[in-house]
Amino acid sequence: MSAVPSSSDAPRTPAVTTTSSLDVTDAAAAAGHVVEQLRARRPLVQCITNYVSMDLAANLLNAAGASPAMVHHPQEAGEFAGLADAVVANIGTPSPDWADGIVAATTVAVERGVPWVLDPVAVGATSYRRDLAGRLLTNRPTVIRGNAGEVLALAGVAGASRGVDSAADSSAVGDQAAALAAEAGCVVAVTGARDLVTDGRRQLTIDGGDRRAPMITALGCSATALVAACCAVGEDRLAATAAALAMITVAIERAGRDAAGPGSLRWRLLDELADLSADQVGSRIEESHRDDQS
Ligand SMILES: Nc1ncnc2c1ncn2[C@@H]1O[C@H](COP(=O)(O)OP(=O)(O)OP(=O)(O)O)[C@@H](O)[C@H]1O
Ligand SMILES: Cc1ncsc1CCO
Ligand SMILES: [Mg+2]
Repeated sequence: MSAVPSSSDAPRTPAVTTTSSLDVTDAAAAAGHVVEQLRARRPLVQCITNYVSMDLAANLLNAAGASPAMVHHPQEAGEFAGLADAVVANIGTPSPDWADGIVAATTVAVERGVPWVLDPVAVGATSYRRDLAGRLLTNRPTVIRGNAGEVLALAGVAGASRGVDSAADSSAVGDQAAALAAEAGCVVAVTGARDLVTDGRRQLTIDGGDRRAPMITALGCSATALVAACCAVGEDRLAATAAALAMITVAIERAGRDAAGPGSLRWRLLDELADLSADQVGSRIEESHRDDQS
């Protein structure tokens, strides 16, 4: 059964179409603008994220131009969300306190109209994670970013993960991702060898990167944090989400040219992110779309 609470106003059978070429040109331009706006506005991103990802997520946000703050305790998480430009809700190392902090912060984000992004880490693994994700989905995330196994678990398909890792191919879950987006009323981003972003109606893909990316733990969690930062400065949330994933894809691809292994890939990724141009990000979205159509 799907973890998404039923909602009468959400369409259940979306008409899934690949975004038209014209739309892609607009989305690519919007994504490039997001890269510039990140550096110009330096959005404050409240990250309620797991212990593993805190360091990489904070450094990755700094390199991209955003301002990270790891604030999760329930005694202050809601209050801090009153200051934040975006909120990250990651269930990677959950606890009752952590869960209360996430609920408090995302409730304030919704009240203020500030974007918040759910990372449903290993949601299929335990009933505690499933229940927590279900509770959070009632607060209507702006974006859900997960790997293919996590997106399938939210769509009610069991057994597609191994712990925090996906056992499924991101290219194969487009329909489930679109249905989840329509049902939850948000953008869904599935990462993997090919990244896929859908709002249930439009879809963008991002190709490239480095095959050693999965060896960098918490890169997906950090991608989620960057999605939140991009949504803080980009009104088209499909384009903003694609911008975040394309930034990581282009940066890690460039990092990979001189990286001897996952250690140097990780630090070179931060260097490349700080050096990225808006044009590189927009072009990657357009090129990936062309490849997807051919
Ligand atoms: N086989 C691959 N080739 C190239 N890039 C990949 C591959 N697999 C994942 N990536 C990239 O790695 C990043 C993280 O995606 P992934 O799907 O591994 O997230 P995740 O499983 O949630 O990670 P984590 O749980 O470690 O945070 C994304 O930018 C994605 O594009
Ligand atoms: C390894 C790991 N365990 C819980 S969260 C996390 C980070 C990657 O999802
Ligand atoms: Mg993950």
